[in-house]
Order: sequence, then structure tokens, then C-alpha cells
Amino acid sequence: MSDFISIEAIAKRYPTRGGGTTTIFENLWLSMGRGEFGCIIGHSGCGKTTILNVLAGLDRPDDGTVIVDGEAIDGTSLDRAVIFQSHALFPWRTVLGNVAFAVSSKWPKWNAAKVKAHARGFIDLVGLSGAEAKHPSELSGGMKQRVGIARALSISPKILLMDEPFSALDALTRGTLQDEVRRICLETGQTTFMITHDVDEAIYLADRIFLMTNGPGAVLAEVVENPLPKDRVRTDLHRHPLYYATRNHILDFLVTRSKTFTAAANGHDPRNVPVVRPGIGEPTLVALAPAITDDIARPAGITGRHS
Ligand SMILES: Nc1ncnc2c1ncn2[C@@H]1O[C@H](COP(=O)(O)OP(=O)(O)OP(=O)(O)O)[C@@H](O)[C@H]1O
Repeated sequence: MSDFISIEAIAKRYPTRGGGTTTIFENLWLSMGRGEFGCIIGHSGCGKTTILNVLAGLDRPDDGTVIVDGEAIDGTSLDRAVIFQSHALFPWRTVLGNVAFAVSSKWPKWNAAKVKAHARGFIDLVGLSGAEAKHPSELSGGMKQRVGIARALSISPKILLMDEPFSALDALTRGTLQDEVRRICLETGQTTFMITHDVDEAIYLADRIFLMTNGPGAVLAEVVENPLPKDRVRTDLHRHPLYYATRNHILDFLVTRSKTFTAAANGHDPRNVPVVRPGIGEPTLVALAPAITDDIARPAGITGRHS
């Protein structure tokens, strides 16, 4: 897969009170292909939001560079839309006004009718038709997040960046919005980078899951290729024969390897991070699942290198 997003040797450091320096991460490499959905997982403080902010152009790395679609990132751009956990809507604007504002910022030459028609299309896409005239104060948390998604997608961003977008929502709304986002991303081929702490959310949404070790000095230790089929359904995830293998692999990382991983001991090459595809390793499970093909029944193993 060609590198649509290429994070190259980035580092982030902060001065400490004692006059020293804390290195959040350094020499971090990560790449994604066009149309790919990537999730990054790691414990609090490892630098996930920092990486997302660097991708958004909201923060600058101390070293390294980030290339998106062949161009180095230099500040924010309407090519990159961000959805935060908090909705960040303009409270004085209606639903239509919030989305239309983004549309007219991206295409300032469009007349009002064209802007509104375009904005309405995305309000419809996220299931908010009929709520165009409401203000954010009249909306539920889930509806506000839908407006945020409509606003982000309405400007046809090259990449969609999401920082725990569903974590403040109740389970039912979270599930519905995960379904919506997955449907839209599959339909539109939207390249998406998302931070989550929810392993199931990552397995449902992501094509690949980036595993970060604990900070400071965090490293991208491994890239997990999602072995579940593209047409997976959220409510049936747990029935898929590879679901638990994938879930356990990621949880094992979070519970132990994220803390014990040392780059030197693991021969870690930040430019060539292992890409792992979980499979069914327990012979008894294979025996109980005769319909599993050789292809998906192979044990967990390294399938390639990530650079
Ligand atoms: N302005 C700052 N000055 C000093 N340290 C900072 C600053 N901003 C972030 N940090 C530190 O950088 C580290 C990475 O922060 P970041 O928000 O990227 O982590 P995260 O993995 O997204 O965490 P969480 O999951 O809790 O959101 C943290 O230890 C944080 O304290």
C-alpha cells in the first residue's frame, strides 16, 4: 500500500522543571495508505494526541516531518479535519450554520444556496435531517457529535482525524455512531486516523491498529492487521472465529508488553515495525471450527514489516 500519510522520524520533547528534557517519543515512523482506517492504542500519556495534533498541524514535532499526499504538513489545513471528544461547535450557530460555515471556509466562492445544499447533504448523511435549525444547546451529546462528523466530512478532507470521538457517549449512541462512521468511511473511501482506548471499537473500525508502548520514550511497537472481514457487523463481532484472537493479542500488549517492551531488547527498528496478523493458535479451537479456511486458521504471526 502506498504511503498516503507518512510520519517520518518525528520526536516530541518537553522541558522539565529541573532544567532537563522529557522525551515523549522520538524517531517515530508510521505510514498509512489512502482510504485506510487506522486506530492508535496505548496507555494514557504515551503521546497519541500529540501524534494526532502533529498530523492536524496543530502541533509541530521537534524533529522529523509528516507528509500527506506528497506534501509536508506546515500548519493546519482544511485538507485535514479533526473531530474531538468535545464537540467544539459554535453555540450561536444552528446545525446547518455550523456545517455551512465549514463548507464556505473551504469553498469561499460558492454562493449561499450551493453552500447550504452541500451542507444539507452531509447533515442528511449523518441522520440529522429535520434538525437543521436547532442550536447545539437543543441537541443530545450524540447529535452534537453527528454535527461534528457532518462538519468534518463536508469539507472532503484528505484525512479525518478523530480523538476519542465517542468516549463521552452512552453505549447505545456510541454503537450507532460507530456504525455510521464505518458506513460513511467505507462508502466514501475516507482515510481516517483515530485514537481510542476501546479495543472493541478499534477491532470494529480499523483496518490496522497501531500499538504504542508506555511513555515517556514511547515507541510504536507493533502494527496489528485486522484479520476480520471487511463486511463485519458490530453486533456479531464476538462470533467471528478470529475476534478473540485479535482482542486477546491487543489486550496482552496493553496489559504487559506495553510496559515491559524495551526497544533494545526487542531489536526494535522504528522504520520497520512488525506487522502482525492475529490468527487462531489453539488447535482445539481449529478443530471446533471446521469451516475455517487455512488462510484464516494460521497462528498469529508476523506477516510483513511496516515502514
Ligand atoms: N505542553 C506540555 N508540556 C509538557 N508536557 C506535555 C505538554 N503537552 C503534553 N505533555 C505531555 O506529553 C505526554 C503525551 O501527551 P498526550 O496527550 O499526547 O498523551 P495521550 O497518549 O494522548 O494521553 P491520553 O490517552 O491521556 O489522552 C504526556 O505525558 C503529557 O503530560
